[in-house]
Amino acid sequence: MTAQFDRIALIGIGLIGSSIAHDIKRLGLAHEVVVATRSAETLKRAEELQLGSRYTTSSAEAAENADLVIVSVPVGASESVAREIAGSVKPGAIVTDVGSTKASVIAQMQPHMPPHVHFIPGHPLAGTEKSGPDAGFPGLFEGRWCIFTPIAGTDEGALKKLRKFWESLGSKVDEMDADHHDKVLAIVSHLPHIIAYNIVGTADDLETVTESEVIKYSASGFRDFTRLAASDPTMWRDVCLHNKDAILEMLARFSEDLAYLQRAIRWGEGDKLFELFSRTRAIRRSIVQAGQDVDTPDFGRPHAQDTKTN
Ligand SMILES: NC(=O)c1ccc[n+]([C@@H]2O[C@H](COP(=O)([O-])OP(=O)(O)OC[C@H]3O[C@@H](n4cnc5c(N)ncnc54)[C@H](O)[C@@H]3O)[C@@H](O)[C@H]2O)c1
Ligand SMILES: O=C(O)C(=O)C[C@]1(C(=O)O)C=C[C@@H](O)C=C1
Repeated sequence: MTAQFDRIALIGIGLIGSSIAHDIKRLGLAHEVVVATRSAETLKRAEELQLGSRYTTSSAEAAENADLVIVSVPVGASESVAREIAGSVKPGAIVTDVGSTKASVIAQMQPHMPPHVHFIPGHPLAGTEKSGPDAGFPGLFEGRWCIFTPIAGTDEGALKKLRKFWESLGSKVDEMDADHHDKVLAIVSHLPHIIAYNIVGTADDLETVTESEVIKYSASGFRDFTRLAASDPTMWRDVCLHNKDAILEMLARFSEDLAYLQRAIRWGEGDKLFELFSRTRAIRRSIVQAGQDVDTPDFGRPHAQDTKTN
């Protein structure tokens, strides 16, 4: 593949930043990759892993002369990064991010973007429970969605270039409004993580009652939750704080539906339980049949395919 950009700046080199770095290198998408991160220790590790061609702890320095700047930091750090790069990003450059929430990232970054810079918010729907530069791997984005939430008036040429970049990484690109993105992701990604953190926390509290039985007898259903609940605390704290309204709306709806389930169990309403469980089983089947990559949590291999249909 030929280089699409002369210089790419990767700001933040954890799971997502380093996975992008692996793919840029593997596919030869840039002549030069400048890696920036806050901590000198992480930067040193990125250099040992040869994730870029130049390394700096200054986001401003990394953004200088870059044609594409990819910000891959916890969403709560978006404003400080935007502020840092505002003075050095060159005219015509594309600045994008990978944050799990979009309206808040736009509110944090957009005001700092100089008018000649193309700011295109993005979100690859791919990841694992791991974090840091060692967690990244080539091919993470293969077959996964990458959602852009462009601001009105965004330059079509810049959008096309960024789309081509993500498609080179194997992603399918879609566009939507940031508020809509935040609502959809609240139910399909944020709530599952919050529920996992909660159930594992509850089980941990119970452990004082049951001694070591929670760990000893942890069945695979519970183990699936522990994978999600092992996700990075900083990242998920920020997601909760920066998608507050949509998450609270979905949690309210979730609690209502849980109360319905609770009532059906209490009153022995087996038909209601059977109806719900059949409906949800069909959803899983339709995801698998649509050929979408359905991960089976397997404590390490992020792309195990589930082909079981019953
Ligand atoms: N983990 C996932 O599954 C996943 C998937 C899609 C999107 N995301 C989003 O991607 C972003 C990065 O997540 P990750 O999983 O790679 O996290 P990570 O913890 O693995 O990496 C975060 C990186 O950001 C750096 N950083 C933090 N604050 C910084 C600052 N102020 N300036 C410069 N660097 C800074 C850290 O040193 C680290 O290198 C987050 O916004 C997250 O919401 C994560
Ligand atoms: O597979 C996982 O472990 C993930 O948590 C990835 C996941 C998700 O919920 O699907 C997590 C957050 C993102 O913003 C995008 C992807």
